[in-house]
Amino acid sequence: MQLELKDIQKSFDNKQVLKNVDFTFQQGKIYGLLGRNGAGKTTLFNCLSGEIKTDAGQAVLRQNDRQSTLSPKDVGYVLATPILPEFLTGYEFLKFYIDINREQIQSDRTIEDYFQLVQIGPDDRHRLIKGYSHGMKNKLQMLCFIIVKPPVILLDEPLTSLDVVVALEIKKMLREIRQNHIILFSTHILQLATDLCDEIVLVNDGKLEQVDHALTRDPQFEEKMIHILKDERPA
Ligand SMILES: Nc1ncnc2c1ncn2[C@@H]1O[C@H](COP(=O)(O)OP(=O)(O)OP(=O)(O)O)[C@@H](O)[C@H]1O
Repeated sequence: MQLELKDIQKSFDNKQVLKNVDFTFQQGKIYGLLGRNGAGKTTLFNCLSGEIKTDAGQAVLRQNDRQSTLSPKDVGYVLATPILPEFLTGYEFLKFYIDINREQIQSDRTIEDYFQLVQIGPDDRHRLIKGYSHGMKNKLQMLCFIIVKPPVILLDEPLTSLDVVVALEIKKMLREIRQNHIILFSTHILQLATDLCDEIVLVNDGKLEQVDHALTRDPQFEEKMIHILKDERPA
């Protein structure tokens, strides 16, 4: 399976955020997207998840011999700022989510199993989401893709709000599930990108650019990345 982005473009007012995004993501890999504030990482995720419309270009998912335009149901999206129905309890939300996605779910895990997986304790499961911390809301969003297992998973800075124990669990889980998915992970933490991700992709000047593996092993990797992101590459 692969996800091909072909000449994706997106502008807001007169500002061209995505200029011509051409990139192919492969199944089995976690891609770390790095870019400066405002580089367009969230915009790209919003375009891929169908939250916003692109101005041009397309995203194509190739599976076996079939190819189709990427559709919102192919994508699991964990937003940096979680959006959840705050008037439900965590338990009610998961029950509802499982009910509406029943056809896509292959696992026979129970709601309690899912809560256990992300370490949301029994006391919190029947509380309103409104009272959840940012990290707990993030965990609930993660559960959505863990439950439905869509082919493409987009994670917009998901680990920063999680405590170290859960962050480690999630990292482990992402490594375990990656073989069946294409995972795009945006972060500002260089070390997290090199530690967790198989490939590092720069979002710079409205385009995507894969970082050479040799560079990630360079002792001066961090400094070089900063120069590239500040657009101070040697001529
Ligand atoms: N709905 C919108 N309307 C107008 N401008 C927008 C909108 N969404 C994003 N932008 C602009 O597009 C640019 C890219 O924003 P985006 O949120 O994609 O960047 P980012 O790489 O995710 O940044 P950060 O690392 O700070 O989260 C910014 O200049 C932002 O102001």
